[in-house]
Amino acid sequence: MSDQLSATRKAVAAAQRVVVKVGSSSLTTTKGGLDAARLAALVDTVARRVAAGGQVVLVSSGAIAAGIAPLGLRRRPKDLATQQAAASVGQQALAHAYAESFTRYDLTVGQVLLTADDVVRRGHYRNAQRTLNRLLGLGAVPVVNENDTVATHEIRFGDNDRLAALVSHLVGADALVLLSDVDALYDGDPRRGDASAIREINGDADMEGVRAGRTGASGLGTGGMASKVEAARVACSSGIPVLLTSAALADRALGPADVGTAFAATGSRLSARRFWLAHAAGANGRLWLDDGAVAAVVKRRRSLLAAGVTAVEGAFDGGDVVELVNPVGKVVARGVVAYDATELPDLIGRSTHELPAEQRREVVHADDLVPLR
Ligand SMILES: Nc1ncnc2c1ncn2[C@@H]1O[C@H](COP(=O)(O)OP(=O)(O)O)[C@@H](O)[C@H]1O
Ligand SMILES: N[C@@H](CCC(=O)OP(=O)(O)O)C(=O)O
Repeated sequence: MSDQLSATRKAVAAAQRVVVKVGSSSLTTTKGGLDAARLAALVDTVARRVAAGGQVVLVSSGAIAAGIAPLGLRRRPKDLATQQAAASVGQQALAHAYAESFTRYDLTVGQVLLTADDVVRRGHYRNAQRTLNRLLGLGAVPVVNENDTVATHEIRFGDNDRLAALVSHLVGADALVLLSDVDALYDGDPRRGDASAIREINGDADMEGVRAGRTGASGLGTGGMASKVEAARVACSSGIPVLLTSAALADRALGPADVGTAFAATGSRLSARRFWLAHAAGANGRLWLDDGAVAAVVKRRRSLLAAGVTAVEGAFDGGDVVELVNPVGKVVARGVVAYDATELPDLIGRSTHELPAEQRREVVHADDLVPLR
């Protein structure tokens, strides 16, 4: 390994467990079918890393794009029902293509389709974590995608870059590699004229002046470069370095890691629970806190009790994620609420000893709560 490489690149090259995310535009044609040659090339690269002793979780987009041609559609559908129909057809084509291609290396793949709920709710999250760890332990290659056929607008991750960042944390990955149709992050969209590639991002300051667009060239993917940068930020903030490059350069990305843009880890690993809470897909409601409760929750890391809640917003169930806001409406924490929204109005503002025995539990337990900066 060259001494010229940054510490981030060395960490990516040396990573034992890697999450590799590949976008629709790298696996499908603009006519909307799977591109067998490019899929096989990616599988070759992943199999090499596995043969060298690494573990790879593949987060693969392409279900919707791969369903376009078989269903006789002309372009990527915009409405949810047709997207879901396309994903249903395309996902099975995708899974079949991966399974066949990995067979060339005697590798078995396990399909894991996740909804946002699967990573936000504690029980589901542990379940997904257990499955992925067991697959890896058994020497299989997990192939992950969003469960598009059942994900509604409200509960979608929306883009697989974010899903890949979440999965990286879920499996305790040592690195995340994002493969797209562009070889690096540029200071502006390279399709729109002169732009310079950025080799290293060592924190938010290095992103100043960088314009990352929300659309891709192919019309097949979603989120554009902006969603990759956000995903990189999420992974880096919890200690996972990220390499972003094109699928065509996958071999070097998963080899010496001397291509693309390297994003350095900026934070340290949060506990799984706290990570998911901090980055949960969306809160279902808000609890307004008085100053005393804000201090207890944010500074002293205590549980939130009913006495410190002044108002309740939203229609949530016990077990949902809610935002905790201070008296001027700033979100100061996120947590998993222990009560349904309909139960809370009778409890708030009351001291624990005034409440019936079955309602004396905390509104948000300290273990289920993350203060936000
Ligand atoms: N600052 C930028 N640097 C690099 N690419 C950019 C930038 N801004 C926008 N893009 C565009 O983002 C596209 C990649 O996004 P997308 O098509 O969603 O990828 P994928 O399907 O791989 O997820 C590139 O083709 C590029 O045209
Ligand atoms: N789950 C969707 C992927 C959506 C998505 O993020 O696509 P991309 O921007 O190509 O990574 C699918 O498989 O079509």
